[in-house]
Amino acid sequence: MSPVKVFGHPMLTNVARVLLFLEEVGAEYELVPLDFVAGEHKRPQHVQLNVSRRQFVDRSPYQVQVMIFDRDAACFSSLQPFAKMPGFQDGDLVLFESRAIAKYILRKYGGTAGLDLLGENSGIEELAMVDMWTEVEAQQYYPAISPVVFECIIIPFIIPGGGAAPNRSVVDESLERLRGVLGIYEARLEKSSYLAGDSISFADLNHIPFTFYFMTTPYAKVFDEYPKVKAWWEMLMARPAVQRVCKHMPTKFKLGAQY
Ligand SMILES: N[C@@H](CCC(=O)N[C@@H](CS)C(=O)NCC(=O)O)C(=O)O
Repeated sequence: MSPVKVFGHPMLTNVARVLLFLEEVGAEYELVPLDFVAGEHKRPQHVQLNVSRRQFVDRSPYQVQVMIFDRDAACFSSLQPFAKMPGFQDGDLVLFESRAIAKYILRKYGGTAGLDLLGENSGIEELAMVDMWTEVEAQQYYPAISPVVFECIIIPFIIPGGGAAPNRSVVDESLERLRGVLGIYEARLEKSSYLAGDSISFADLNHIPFTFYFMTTPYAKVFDEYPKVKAWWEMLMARPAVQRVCKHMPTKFKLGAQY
């Protein structure tokens, strides 16, 4: 059986999320690296087209996408119609959206690996807790933490020459929002070892990619204000699968005078 394929660069947060769950379950996979700075994920030779541009244009819900791709002279693909990474392929099955891919991986291989990170083998109450904290990560935590990571790391990394200095008001607003979320996490982690209960779950591990990069910024010390959260983060980082994935995520950025 050929291994599943992940398309994208392993330093990217959403690619790292997929790799993390593949590593957690010990599945065999092939990483097809794409140079995102060069825009490889948008070039026709790196995507597997099986719909023509005409067919795609005729599918009205995608009109807006078509306009975007036309403007960028980019190519839409059957792998990732939004031209984002990761793309994922398991035989004839093609998936996109990293959280959905991660769930597929856990459902396909979690049993063999003896891991029930989605809580699906527990009662519906445990399952609901995993679902709820998974939503909290996507709807509260990610919007709070990601502007700092974008301003300090991602934008300077992608823009040749480092782009402009981070937007101070965006960073400050984001830190304020993050503190609000971390306060809620602190209270939760006073009652249980992990977010959804006393076992690690999908919800906890989804925090890895963005938090990993946040911890390379000068604002990492915000976490010191929340001892339970800090201890939880250290427990997550100690996992071998996490370390294997984070090894491909750089930690040395040119964070200098602009701070
Ligand atoms: N919600 C999507 C987001 C995908 C996404 O934005 N990927 C980023 C990399 S982490 C990307 O491809 N950026 C390059 C671009 O937008 O051109 C997911 O979770 O897979």
